[in-house]
Amino acid sequence: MKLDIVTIFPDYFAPLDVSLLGKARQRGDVDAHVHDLRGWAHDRHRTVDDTPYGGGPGMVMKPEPWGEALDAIVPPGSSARLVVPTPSGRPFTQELAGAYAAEPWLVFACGRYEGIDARVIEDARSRMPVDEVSIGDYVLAGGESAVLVMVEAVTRLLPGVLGNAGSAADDSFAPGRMEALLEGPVYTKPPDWRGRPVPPVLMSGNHGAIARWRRDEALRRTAAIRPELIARNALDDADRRTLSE
Ligand SMILES: N#Cc1c(-c2ccc3ccn(Cc4ccc(CN5CCOCC5)cc4)c3c2)n[nH]c1N
Repeated sequence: MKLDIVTIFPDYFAPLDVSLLGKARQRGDVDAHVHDLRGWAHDRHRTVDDTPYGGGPGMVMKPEPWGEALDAIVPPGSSARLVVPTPSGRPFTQELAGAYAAEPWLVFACGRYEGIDARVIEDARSRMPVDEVSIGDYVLAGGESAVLVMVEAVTRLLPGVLGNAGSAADDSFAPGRMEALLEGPVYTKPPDWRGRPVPPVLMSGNHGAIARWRRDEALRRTAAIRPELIARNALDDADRRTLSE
């Protein structure tokens, strides 16, 4: 997968060089490049913002630098999808992460201030698919954190990125997964910590009992924290007994 990120804060993306994503980049599974938008701002002060037409608070990102940046990064006729984080975007979900993981090339536009001049999105839509996406119902100061979240959620789905550590297909919200339950509690050594033992079933070696216990814990946690997700699951009699306790 090819990733391009355009931002006025390129240092924000130093985390892309660590952890699993860093290894994926070293292996060549992910070809990621971060671009400083100010490279396409040609005045002495490298200006990227201006006052909003119609008045209102704050500043708006000028269209010219963005237009030149996207022209330079995405040549006409290439197969990039532009993803623009914005508070007013469609929700970014595990399903959308799965769809993005199948894309050959994603370009992320990180806005700041009150956002990017709307004509940049219009102009980009004339030559590539563009998604305006929000990572949640809270307000950030810019798109960079959202892009870090999306890049992590997408790249962990790429073959080989998670390694043997686990399979994204087991995630609670994995697309196509028959169920959407919140994960229950996990434990590791020592068997007793500060007088708190690990649930004995997990050390019983009885894999059927362990699977049942884990599902019961997931059902209980989901019913308590995200009851609306219960209906998305195919429950059997044992599940219903657990939920009725
Ligand atoms: N993804 C994501 C995000 C973002 C996000 C993403 C990208 C940018 C670029 C600039 N900002 C700052 C910003 C904050 C608030 C507003 C709304 N304004 C309406 C008029 O009154 C003032 C306020 C606009 C821009 C961004 C925020 N926030 N929350 C998410 N889930």
